[in-house]
Amino acid sequence: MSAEPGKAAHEHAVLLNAIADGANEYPKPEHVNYTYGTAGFRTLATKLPSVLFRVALLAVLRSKRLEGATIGVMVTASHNPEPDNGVKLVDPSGEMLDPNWENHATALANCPTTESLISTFTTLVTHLRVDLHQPASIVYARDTRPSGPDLIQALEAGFKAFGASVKIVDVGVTTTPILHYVVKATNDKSGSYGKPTVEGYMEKTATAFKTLIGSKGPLAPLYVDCANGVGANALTEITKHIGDIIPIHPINTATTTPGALNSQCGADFVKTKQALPPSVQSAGYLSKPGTRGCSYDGDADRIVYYYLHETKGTFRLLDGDKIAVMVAMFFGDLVAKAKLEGDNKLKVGVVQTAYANGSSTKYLTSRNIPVTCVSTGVKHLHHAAQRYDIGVYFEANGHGTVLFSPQALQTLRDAQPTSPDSANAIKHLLAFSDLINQAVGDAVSDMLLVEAVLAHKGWRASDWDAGYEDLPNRLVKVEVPDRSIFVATDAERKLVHPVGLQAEIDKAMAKVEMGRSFVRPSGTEDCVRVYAEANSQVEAETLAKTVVDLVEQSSQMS
Ligand SMILES: CC(=O)N[C@H]1[C@@H](OP(=O)(O)O)O[C@H](CO)[C@@H](O)[C@@H]1O
Ligand SMILES: [Mg+2]
Repeated sequence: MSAEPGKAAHEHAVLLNAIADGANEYPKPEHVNYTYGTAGFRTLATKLPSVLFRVALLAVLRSKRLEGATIGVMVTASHNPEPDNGVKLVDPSGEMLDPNWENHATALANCPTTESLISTFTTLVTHLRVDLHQPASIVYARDTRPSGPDLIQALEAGFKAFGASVKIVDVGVTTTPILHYVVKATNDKSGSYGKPTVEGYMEKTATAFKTLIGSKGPLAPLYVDCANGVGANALTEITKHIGDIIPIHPINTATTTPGALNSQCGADFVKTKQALPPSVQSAGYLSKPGTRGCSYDGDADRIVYYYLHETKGTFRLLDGDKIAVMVAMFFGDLVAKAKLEGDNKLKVGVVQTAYANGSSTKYLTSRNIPVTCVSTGVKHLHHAAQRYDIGVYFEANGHGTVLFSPQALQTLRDAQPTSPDSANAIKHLLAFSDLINQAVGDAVSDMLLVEAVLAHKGWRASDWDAGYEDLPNRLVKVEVPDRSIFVATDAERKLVHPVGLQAEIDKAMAKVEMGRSFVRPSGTEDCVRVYAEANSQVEAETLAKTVVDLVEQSSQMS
């Protein structure tokens, strides 16, 4: 309690008045219900100003609750169409917002009036035991969407209500993973993670990449589809540092052309359509055998690679599963070369979701690389990966990274190499830990990770691809009246509701060679997703169709 209760009460009243004034400028639209989901809030940008104002309030509360630790706010809608936008909070470690706070975000966003907002805010302050006298610190950024500047204004209005007790830093237009990096670096008081700026990120990433490539450069040219999004800016910056060792050709960099963002390009387009973006196809960028390309998504936290088959000319996708497998095998070898013995031995493991192609899981487990399967959503993968010394996690769609545990880093720093080979392996492991974004999946850093691994192995894309052949598969969206009746368990691989449906799916799977199928409600869209894979494309399609029919029937009966 303040020594001067009268003064404290006055300050509190001033704050609530300021919040009320701000809130009146950004009223909540009627008949809209917001949910802070896997990707934060995400919807049509026109529906978001009130949400941004309120997210600012929550970011400040979280920072004050954590005694002034810096919280991040990212304004983006990733691979969604341009008229959409979104916002998510970043915790001090650079990870996604603590799931316990997601409900508080939802509660604030849905208050219908200024009065109810003030009342919910006050309740949260008490319930979460926030000392409003604590300082707060926030860093924020946005992607290239045209709706970004207005939404940032609404966010800043929320910060302003708190006056000078909130320190804010506008990182500007940048990628989601760079913002996560800045948050993590700002909170790392030892300064060892890197400088908390975009330039600090570029320097750290480029230095590590140069160490890893050494005399192996210059590498073969790489074509990078930036989805006409903010990844184009980051790519331009990093190219200034490393362009002499890897000739980078940016494609789809029209960040200011209306409607271009994520349209007919980007990682989501490529993964969903299993085809090249038309712009890459028609320009013939990949026609020279051995040429590889990659696509970022709209906020550059996802990446997929591809190339054209060297004799057939057909499209070959190297998705998140392919990246995870190559990287995990590579780190397994590097750890063996480091010759760390006894308690210092480092364990490499992989975390996947049920959407990982069955062939990738089989490939890893048959080579004694442990694989954990978790529910969809980066937060689940990230936490599971933290349980390994070196935890590789990727969603099939290309979102992922490699985490080095603090103990693993300490072991590597303290290691006494027994030979020049082991010294080199240790040096490289440490350089990889600097290259790879330790907070979140990052298209730019993952791209350089892939490039460094290919360079070390002396591989072309086709060598990488040769490890295993994906099982043919099909992913279908099913629109149902109420997706909440579908309840999944066992890392979302089985349904417990509607009762009896799983038994029917099991029967359908048993009829198909290598058949595997599962159903789960989407966490980001109003639909149910059906995944099926089998020994042939025809059987995968048939299995998917059967399961879609089962889902629709049980939906009608409920
Ligand atoms: C099958 C699929 O790709 N699902 C995506 C999608 O989640 P859903 O809950 O399936 O809508 O969006 C998530 C957030 O971007 C991403 O983490 C996840 O991988
Ligand atoms: Mg994204």
